[in-house]
Amino acid sequence: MSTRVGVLGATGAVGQRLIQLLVPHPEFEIAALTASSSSAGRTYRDAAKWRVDTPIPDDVADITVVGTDPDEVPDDVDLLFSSLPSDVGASVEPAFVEEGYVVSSNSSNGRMDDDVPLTIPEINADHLDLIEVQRDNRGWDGALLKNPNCSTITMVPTLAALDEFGLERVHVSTLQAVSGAGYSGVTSMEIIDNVIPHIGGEADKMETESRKLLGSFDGAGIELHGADVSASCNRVPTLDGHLENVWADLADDPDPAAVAEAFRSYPSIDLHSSPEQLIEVFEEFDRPQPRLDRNLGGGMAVSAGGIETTSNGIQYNCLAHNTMRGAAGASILNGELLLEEGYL
Ligand SMILES: NC(=O)C1=CN([C@@H]2O[C@H](COP(=O)(O)OP(=O)(O)OC[C@H]3O[C@@H](n4cnc5c(N)ncnc54)[C@H](OP(=O)(O)O)[C@@H]3O)[C@@H](O)[C@H]2O)C=CC1
Ligand SMILES: N[C@@H](CC(=O)OP(=O)(O)O)C(=O)O
Repeated sequence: MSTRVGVLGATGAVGQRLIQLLVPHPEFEIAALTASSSSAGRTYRDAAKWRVDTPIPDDVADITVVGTDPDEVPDDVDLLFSSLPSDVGASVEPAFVEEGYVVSSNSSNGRMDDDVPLTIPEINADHLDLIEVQRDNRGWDGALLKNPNCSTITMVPTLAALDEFGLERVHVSTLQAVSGAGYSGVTSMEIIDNVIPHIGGEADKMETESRKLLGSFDGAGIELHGADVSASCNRVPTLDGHLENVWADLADDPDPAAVAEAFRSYPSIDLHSSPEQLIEVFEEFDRPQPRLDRNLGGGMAVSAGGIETTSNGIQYNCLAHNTMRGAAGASILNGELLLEEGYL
């Protein structure tokens, strides 16, 4: 039997990707769509300016959008995917969880809270049980689970694979696609023929979220990974796919072939949205590239290439699809983990 799910912020860019992925999903069935008061009461077809590159699904188009309020969502909805602006998420997500809903959220609010699990299922599925601490702390019946920022998700699987060589320090410089800023985030006049060498708050998210994801959970809390992470974030005129240049200082001295093998052999997980090969490795030095490689593994794989030794460790490039692996796909994968682990 399918799990009944809802989408909070269903009319937005990430909300539309969530719907695209949820309609054919074998375990989930869409039962509620919410948005702001200006969309509530309208059909989804009317309220959402559909911009995904597949047609708007017929059975979703006629659903009436409701307000983002626990009283408006049916009680028999077991799981909510949240793609709300973070300030809205900060006030609304706890209200849903207090009412007993389980929320898998893509929004950045609360990601670093001590009792909020931040997970990439292939990397730190064991952190999910932080939900028990959250329930004790907050008296909640429901649960709040977060996926990380899209740039963080792109590099963390490779860092997890490098940890066997003693990960000590990371420098990363990003080339981030415009879809990461949402449809109205960057105007064409700002980005065509241009690169913007700053994305507000992004470097800080990469530096902190990565250490939580790679950290260890002892049943009471997360101890952050000890590696020092420094990031510099740039917006470039690609549509989808964040490319990143990474320099990792390591305690050991692996050659590029050993690093490539560590990437290739890093295990995936047996969940519907997880790709068979989590990290695809290119031998060519000019790959991965956003346009060519962002859809690997249905948009859920991470790819890496250009692996070279440095005086302190290793240098490489990595890439992931920012609205699939980095946003909607990440939330759905977390939903699959919640289901698998009996939280629904
Ligand atoms: N993991 C990642 O790195 C990524 C995360 N994101 C995050 O996902 C979230 C959504 O991004 P995106 O889809 O681009 O944003 P959009 O602006 O495209 O969509 C926002 C959605 O939230 C709804 N909404 C806005 N204000 C309110 C309100 N006051 N009350 C209830 N609903 C409201 C909108 O409804 P309406 O149409 O009625 O206005 C719409 O459905 C953001 O937090 C963003 O930072 C985005 C990309 C990647
Ligand atoms: N800031 C990211 C996307 C995003 O919305 O991130 P977050 O989920 O951390 O707010 C980008 O611009 O590509």
